[in-house]
Amino acid sequence: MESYKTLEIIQKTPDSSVFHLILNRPSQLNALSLDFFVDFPKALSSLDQNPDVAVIVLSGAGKHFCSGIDINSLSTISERSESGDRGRSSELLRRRIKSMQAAITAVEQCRKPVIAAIHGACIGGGIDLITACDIRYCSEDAFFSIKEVDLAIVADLGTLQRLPSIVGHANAMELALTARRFSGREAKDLGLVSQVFGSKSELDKDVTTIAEGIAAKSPLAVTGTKAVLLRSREMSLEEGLDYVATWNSAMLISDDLIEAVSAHMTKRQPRFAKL
Ligand SMILES: CC/C=C\C=C\CC(=O)SCCNC(=O)CCNC(=O)[C@H](O)C(C)(C)COP(=O)(O)OP(=O)(O)OC[C@H]1O[C@@H](n2cnc3c(N)ncnc32)[C@H](O)[C@@H]1OP(=O)(O)O
Repeated sequence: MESYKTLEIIQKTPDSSVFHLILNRPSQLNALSLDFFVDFPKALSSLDQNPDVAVIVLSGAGKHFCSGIDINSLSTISERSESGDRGRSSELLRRRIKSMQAAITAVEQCRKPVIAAIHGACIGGGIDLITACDIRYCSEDAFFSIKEVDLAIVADLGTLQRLPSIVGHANAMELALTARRFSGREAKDLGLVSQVFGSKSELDKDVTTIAEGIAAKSPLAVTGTKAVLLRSREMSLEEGLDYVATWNSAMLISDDLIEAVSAHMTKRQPRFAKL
């Protein structure tokens, strides 16, 4: 397994196809540094390509899930181009922002489901990260803030684009304009997280169990469901139905279908080949 400056990857048991991708700068509260934006897409791509991996659980080491962008990196991000020309400096900054956006979008480009397990703070860039994830759970101590306006920034790594379809336009607008803190309970009421667990250890244990459950299902059906749901966001109902008809005309008739039906008929657990 490759090693990363800002991340750790753990497979808790050798036969498990659930891999834990952990934000691992606990002394900086997992603030997102420039290294993170290099490490993260690389790690996701390697997990995506690894047939032993079926589901990825994203969590944070230490006291908090993520304290947002590393404030110390903001000066480097906004450094002017060598020439000092305003146009070239703006173009360089645009390229940097696009590359950071691509690092977050890597979650969606990963075929395998990515589940966020959030404890403590999830702020600014942390929300960019979790809104790109496929499922979100948190512990009772979790709190959230779309903090960018307080730093005189328009959130630019995906929150403003992804959050409205998760919590609705009005809630996204209120949270992003006020930058107010909200609790895990409120996140659940808003639909930002699917469930709140009593403690970080319960969160880790129960999310692993949920991930194992998904990992035991047909990998073709699981990755197909993720791909179709993500594409359907951008499509009309008619286009979405047309897309899934084409998808299933290519994918429906598989060994997985035969195995799932046979397991059901013989009342046993199905076993699927890796993807
Ligand atoms: C192109 C731009 C792209 C992306 C932009 C994204 C924008 C954002 O992400 S906006 C959000 C930025 N983040 C914040 O404003 C959060 C700031 N931190 C806090 O509010 C608190 O630290 C906390 C997360 C609520 C946790 O509080 P607590 O548990 O009391 O810890 P602290 O004592 O406050 O912090 C310990 C230690 O960590 C340092 N630190 C915290 N957050 C960051 C950060 N985001 N970047 C760098 N360092 C951070 C903090 O300064 C402390 O350091 P010491 O050296 O120990 O003083």
